[in-house]
Amino acid sequence: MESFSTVMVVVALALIDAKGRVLVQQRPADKQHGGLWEFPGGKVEAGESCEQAIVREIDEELGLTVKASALFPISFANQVASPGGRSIVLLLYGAREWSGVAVALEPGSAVLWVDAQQMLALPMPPLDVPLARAIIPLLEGVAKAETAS
Ligand SMILES: Nc1nc2c([nH]c(=O)n2[C@@H]2O[C@H](COP(=O)(O)OP(=O)(O)OP(=O)(O)O)[C@@H](O)[C@H]2O)c(=O)[nH]1
Repeated sequence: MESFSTVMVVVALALIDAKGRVLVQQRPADKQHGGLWEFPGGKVEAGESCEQAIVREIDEELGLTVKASALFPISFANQVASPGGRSIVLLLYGAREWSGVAVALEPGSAVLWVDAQQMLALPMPPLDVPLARAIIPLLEGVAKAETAS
């Protein structure tokens, strides 16, 4: 008998710019985790790969074009389901190359470019918090290289 996973896979993207800043997106007030800042992304739909889901979500939410070949894995975080509920695994990818200028296309959402310290000061949904810590070395590495050049 065929069985299906009860894990919901959610993908998110850390867009890292040449100054060592990352793009974060504020969730609309009327949604779950409303007003909190997260890495843009969303649920992987049936028939999609994780990379395809990111490319689609970044286009839909921010109007940016990112190539699947520019994506690299950073970390993941998961939430174990309550009895009868659905577990979530949030996979964080990174990208340093994209085209376009990010605009918050979803009504009620907003976007912000932040450095590591500014990112840590923002309220985030639970799974995004450990992922934010995981990208600090990436942001600081770029910022140091920028200062040295
Ligand atoms: N980024 C993030 N998402 C989380 C966390 N916990 C959690 O349940 N989620 C859920 O993971 C899903 C992320 O997918 P999404 O971004 O496409 O969801 P959405 O609510 O914006 O859109 P939807 O209208 O398609 O449901 C949401 O249902 C979100 O509430 C978390 O800690 N971080």
